[in-house]
Amino acid sequence: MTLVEDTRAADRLGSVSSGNALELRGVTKMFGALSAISDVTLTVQSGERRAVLGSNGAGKTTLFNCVTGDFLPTSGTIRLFGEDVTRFPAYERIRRGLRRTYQISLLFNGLTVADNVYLACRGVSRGRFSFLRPREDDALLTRADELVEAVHLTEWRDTAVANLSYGQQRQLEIALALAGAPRFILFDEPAAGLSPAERAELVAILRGLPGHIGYIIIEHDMDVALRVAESVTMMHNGRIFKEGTPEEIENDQEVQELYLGDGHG
Ligand SMILES: Nc1ncnc2c1ncn2[C@@H]1O[C@H](COP(=O)(O)OP(=O)(O)OP(=O)(O)O)[C@@H](O)[C@H]1O
Repeated sequence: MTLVEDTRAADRLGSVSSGNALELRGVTKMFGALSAISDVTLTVQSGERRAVLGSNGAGKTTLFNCVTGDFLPTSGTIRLFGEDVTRFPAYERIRRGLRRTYQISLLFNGLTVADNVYLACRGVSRGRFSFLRPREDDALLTRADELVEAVHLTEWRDTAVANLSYGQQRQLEIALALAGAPRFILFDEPAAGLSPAERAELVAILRGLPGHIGYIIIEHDMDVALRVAESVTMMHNGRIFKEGTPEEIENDQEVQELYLGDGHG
């Protein structure tokens, strides 16, 4: 399936499913006596791009882990495209179109860019346990090349991962998250450690993703976050304390005092 076909298929799905990609209602996650997130209620529409911001320990990663199924919430419900997935294991959420990226790299260093993406496409398709080499007409090869292009790495498609720059490796991780027609992606600090030029490339890649793919981005770089998101949720001490457009958040007095003024990050 091409990216364009993905979009059409998603449009058809969108017409029959709920308009929300993600709905959290009163989600709390306790670690012993510590509540990492408390009573988080959050709705993200299909195709919406949301930034979740907050200082260290605000609960952003815990929120991601509850959405992916890595953590079971202590209380509250999580719905994905209208379906209650609160108790679903991670792979069931992946099957429904949820993906995430991690702060650490999960790439095969000895393989090329194209091979990494091809394997990711195979991993989420049927027949993935075959060890046969792909046939030249394997549709997943075409699909992999499209994803390599979507993350601006066509020039490096035959380069081994070990020879890519750090920024290019992060771009490749985005291609892996795009394998298998995702509908919603959780990006965990994709700009961390990138140079200004690499950040600009990242912004272009995220803004260029097909419109039906919504996402949440956790990002310490406000500049990147506010340029790739249409809505922003601010967290503080495990709770949501403000939501708004990038402009509203940027100009909010309380946000400036709590987050922007005091050496955030
Ligand atoms: N597995 C865990 N066991 C115990 N406490 C945890 C665990 N994971 C997170 N916490 C605690 O929960 C709180 C929220 O942490 P979390 O990592 O979700 O914050 P964050 O906003 O992602 O921070 P950062 O920006 O530093 O990644 C912190 O007090 C943290 O120490």
